[in-house]
Amino acid sequence: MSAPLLDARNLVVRYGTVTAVDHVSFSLAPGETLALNGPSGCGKSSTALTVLQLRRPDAGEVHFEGRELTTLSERELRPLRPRMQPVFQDPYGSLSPRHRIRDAVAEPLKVQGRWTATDGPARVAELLDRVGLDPSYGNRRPHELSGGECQRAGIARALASDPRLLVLDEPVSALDPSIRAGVLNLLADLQDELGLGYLFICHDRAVVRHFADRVVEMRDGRVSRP
Ligand SMILES: Nc1ncnc2c1ncn2[C@@H]1O[C@H](COP(=O)(O)OP(=O)(O)OP(=O)(O)O)[C@@H](O)[C@H]1O
Repeated sequence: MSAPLLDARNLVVRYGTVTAVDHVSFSLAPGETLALNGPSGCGKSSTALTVLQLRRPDAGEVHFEGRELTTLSERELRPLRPRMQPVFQDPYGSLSPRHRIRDAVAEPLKVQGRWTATDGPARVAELLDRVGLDPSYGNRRPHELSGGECQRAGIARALASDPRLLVLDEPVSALDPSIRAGVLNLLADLQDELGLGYLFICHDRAVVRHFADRVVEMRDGRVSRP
């Protein structure tokens, strides 16, 4: 078996006196989809934020590509952040309303010093095409896209960083049921093509059963064993 892409060990997240995540452990192999499933408030999003180190855990370890992240400084984390990208539930909330889609997708390339005037625009067009958006969508702003199109643009922006792990926090829950399957199929194709690992947070059991390789069930901040 290959070394895990992600290995979360005994994660704890507290908000004041509330323990939202209580010694949660799981691991995820490259190219695998692991779902975190459970009812609202059971700690799925807090776990996701902790994996991404957008919130530091109160205890526990996050090993990503063999590095333990919780002891790293912000400066040490910076070069690793592109490799683990979030996709959130609200497609409009993750893109700046004022910026055109092409600028949102170009931004990670620019921030990471991978933008050149010759190759950059073609890379943006390629990423939009890859997520099923005509490159002319680059001229639009988020409010000029449907929810599904906007989520695709968010995925293109995440892919611009050449990630190995996508943390998908309810990525289709805000979308019209008729377009959910299209976005899930896109994610499945991208995984096959790029070998991405997915930590897939979802409260919908039917979606989880269809989409995930393995499921971790959470209840009241804990992993519930069947
Ligand atoms: N910033 C916060 N401050 C205080 N309490 C919080 C905060 N974020 C989450 N909580 C609490 O922590 C617990 C777990 O919340 P979390 O959002 O991680 O669960 P979830 O399973 O993702 O739920 P949902 O699907 O509703 O987002 C809940 O009791 C929630 O009220």
